[in-house]
Amino acid sequence: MTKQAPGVRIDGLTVVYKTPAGELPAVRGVSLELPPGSITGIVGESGSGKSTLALSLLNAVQPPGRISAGSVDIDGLGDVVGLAGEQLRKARGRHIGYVFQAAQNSLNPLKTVGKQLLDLGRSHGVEDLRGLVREAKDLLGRMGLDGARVLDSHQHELSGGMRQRVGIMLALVLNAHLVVLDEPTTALDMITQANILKIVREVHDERGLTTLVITHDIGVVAEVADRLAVMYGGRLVEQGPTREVLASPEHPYTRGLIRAIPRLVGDIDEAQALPGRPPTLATVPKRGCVFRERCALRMDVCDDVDPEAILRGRRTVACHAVAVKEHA
Ligand SMILES: Nc1ncnc2c1ncn2[C@@H]1O[C@H](COP(=O)(O)OP(=O)(O)OP(=O)(O)O)[C@@H](O)[C@H]1O
Repeated sequence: MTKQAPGVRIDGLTVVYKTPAGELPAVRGVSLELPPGSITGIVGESGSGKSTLALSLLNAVQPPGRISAGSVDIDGLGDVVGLAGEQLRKARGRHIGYVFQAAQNSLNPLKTVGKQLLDLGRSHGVEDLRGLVREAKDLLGRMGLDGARVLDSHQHELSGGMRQRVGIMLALVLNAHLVVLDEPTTALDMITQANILKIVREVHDERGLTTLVITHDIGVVAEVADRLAVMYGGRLVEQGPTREVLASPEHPYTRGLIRAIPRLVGDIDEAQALPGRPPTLATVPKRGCVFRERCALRMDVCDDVDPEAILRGRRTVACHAVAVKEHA
């Protein structure tokens, strides 16, 4: 893989989990492009399939899940859905840096952070381990931590927010040029969160990365991402340049999400929670639009026909009501 920001093309991706009711899709027919050098944010409520989509980028979906259709083509690596074994292990870490959603629990409780860093370096054939430690300290220092002290610590000696930052350091330290951050700032207070997002942006720009940020917090995306993709019930319902989507959301779900956030609406009294609850694997409709139960614009066609993503300027929107408006 080149040491430049890679482009990523996800095409027709479907990921299913085996359940007592059979295999059910958590991600269905998702197509998304991550342009080289961009930061893309994926937002959606809990259970919308964000983490499953992110894991697919590393071909790391675990049983009872599996990728049942589609491809994830990464410049320099090819279709990772076809990678296995050693090839796949090498791709992770060295080419694709990843912060797991449970970053706070993903550290080994028995080893110091420094020891885990060295293990990581060795397992990826890093020769200059001193350089690796220097780099780790530098990254931790930038995130407001005492690098030497953190490397000497065990997981239980670190707060949730500190562990989160260790996770981000581990994702960046091998100098991967594709970085996936799953809920990178959930355990952090607002000030630390803003600081971490600033650093993510800085490192992204300095190193020339392609970055994917997964979050349920549309405010995080507004802060950091060039492009925004919105997921609901395993489907990608709207995507496009962040500013454009935030300024004039088209999909009724995107509109609902934005309306619910006081700091985006600008007035706490104007913010309105989106009524209803998101579907689970068992309740997501098998045909028709996945959002229709909560949608104010529901039409008959929504019950039977899954809306296709249509291109509108620089964004795509999958909604019958938006498509009708376009043709009116
Ligand atoms: N191992 C599993 N077995 C069965 N179902 C699963 C498994 N992992 C995830 N799911 C289901 O797949 C759907 C998508 O989950 P996923 O974690 O990708 O969503 P998410 O948007 O990342 O949500 P969250 O923000 O809560 O993590 C959910 O309905 C979830 O219950």
